[in-house]
Amino acid sequence: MAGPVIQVDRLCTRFGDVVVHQDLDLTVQQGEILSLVGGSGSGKTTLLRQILGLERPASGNVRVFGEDINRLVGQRRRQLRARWGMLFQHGALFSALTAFDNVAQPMRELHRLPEDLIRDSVLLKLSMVGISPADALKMPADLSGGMVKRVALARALALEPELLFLDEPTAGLDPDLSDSFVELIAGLHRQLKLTVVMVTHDLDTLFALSTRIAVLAEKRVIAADTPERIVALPHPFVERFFLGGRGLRAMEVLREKRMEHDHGK
Ligand SMILES: Nc1ncnc2c1ncn2[C@@H]1O[C@H](COP(=O)(O)OP(=O)(O)OP(=O)(O)O)[C@@H](O)[C@H]1O
Repeated sequence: MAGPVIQVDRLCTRFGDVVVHQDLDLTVQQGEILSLVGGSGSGKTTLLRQILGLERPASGNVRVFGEDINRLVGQRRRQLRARWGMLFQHGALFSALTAFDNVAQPMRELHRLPEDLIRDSVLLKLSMVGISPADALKMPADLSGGMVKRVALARALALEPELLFLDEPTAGLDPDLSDSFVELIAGLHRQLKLTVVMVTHDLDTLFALSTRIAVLAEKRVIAADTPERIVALPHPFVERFFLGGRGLRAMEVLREKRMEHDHGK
């Protein structure tokens, strides 16, 4: 059996005297949608950056697809990076490039592919996220916020990754756009058999997508389990985060989703 997609062991992170992570462990298995939640400053973004190899922890191990991310250099590091896509929360697109060229950019950077192949592949990725060939020629400033997110998602999928990172994927979208973006991610996850790691504060997004939720508190992952088990945890952060009015509404969505799923069987 293949090992985990991501394995973080005894990770410690310090900025000066501030200890952000202490002996943090986290495992992500193939095919999961794992969401990271935690209070502001609990170290979610830092952890994501360490998994991506953009920051080095003070100590501990980060393995992605079985490779120690901090020991890889050169070509092998680039090859590993081509196996994941990342949707950043801000600054998702290059403003000076069309939607088409934004999606083509990772392909042009990593492969020496002929332009006609790139063209077909870009248009395919854009159609997967619901962007027409006419809109592909527009500049980001001429696209709506929802369309920019879709193009950014197409770019994250450009190299046909097995693993997708999403940082606050629905932040800044109104509820309808947010729902349709969530459906898009769910569809792509099924269709492309992706493993997804997501950071989100949005409970609707969290419950609609997550197969597991990892809770960052007390400098480590205190629990990583199904949404139902996580909301039942007797922990002050969990109670604050999930059990307000927003949380109860999102739980209702989760129940409906499970019922639809059970009826669909
Ligand atoms: N480069 C840095 N230098 C110094 N301190 C940093 C640096 N990056 C992060 N920190 C600190 O590390 C802690 C964790 O930050 P991080 O952004 O990872 O948290 P977060 O859980 O993503 O927070 P939020 O939900 O508010 O985005 C914070 O106290 C932050 O100020």
